[in-house]
Amino acid sequence: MNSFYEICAGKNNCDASTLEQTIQLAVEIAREGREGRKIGTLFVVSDKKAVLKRSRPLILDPLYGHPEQRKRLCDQDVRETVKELAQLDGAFIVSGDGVVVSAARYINASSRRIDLPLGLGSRHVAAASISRDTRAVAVVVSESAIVRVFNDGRLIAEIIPEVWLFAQEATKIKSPRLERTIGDVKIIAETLEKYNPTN
Ligand SMILES: Nc1ncnc2c1ncn2[C@@H]1O[C@H](COP(=O)(O)OP(=O)(O)OP(=O)(O)O)[C@@H](O)[C@H]1O
Repeated sequence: MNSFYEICAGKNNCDASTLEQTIQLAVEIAREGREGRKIGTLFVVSDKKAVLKRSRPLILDPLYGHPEQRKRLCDQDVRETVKELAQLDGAFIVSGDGVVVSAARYINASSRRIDLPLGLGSRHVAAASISRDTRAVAVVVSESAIVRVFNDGRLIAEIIPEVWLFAQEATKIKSPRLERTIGDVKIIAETLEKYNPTN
């Protein structure tokens, strides 16, 4: 069973292992930052055609022109490259089969029909919005070092560094919830009907 099984399972539109790799990378970025700075970024996973259509490049795409087999999330060199590029504004687009298709993209977002908890800004609105308008799942690394996952326009899970939980009740997820601690992070998620620990 992978570490984020409860979050990744049951997303029919998104390959569970691609989503798990993305969340793992997001947690590493949240935890490590870059050169002493906190880093925030956004990953939009699967339904790449629809996501590309609803986004635009903020700069010349640093991933453009590289062959797909050199842009796989499971490749350690790619993960290091993504950590470096995460310092740029904008979002990464990840295909359902785990290729990082594009970086530094602005997501066309609208807060219409989105009900977000207070305190979440435009990066989270973009994540909720694109997950509502497409079949993609969006993973936000907040500069506050919390990773949040959006599906169907809703916040469905948070991965919170434990140090935060000691400091305050940081979660924005309402009950019912699933709570599990892995290492120094806590996972809080909606209870997913399709979760079956024997799978
Ligand atoms: N529509 C968007 N598409 C891609 N990136 C975006 C979009 N909107 C905002 N961002 C990125 O999010 C950054 C932070 O914006 P903001 O502080 O409003 O978001 P936030 O949700 O509060 O995130 P954080 O918790 O990281 O502060 C922006 O500087 C920009 O890089």
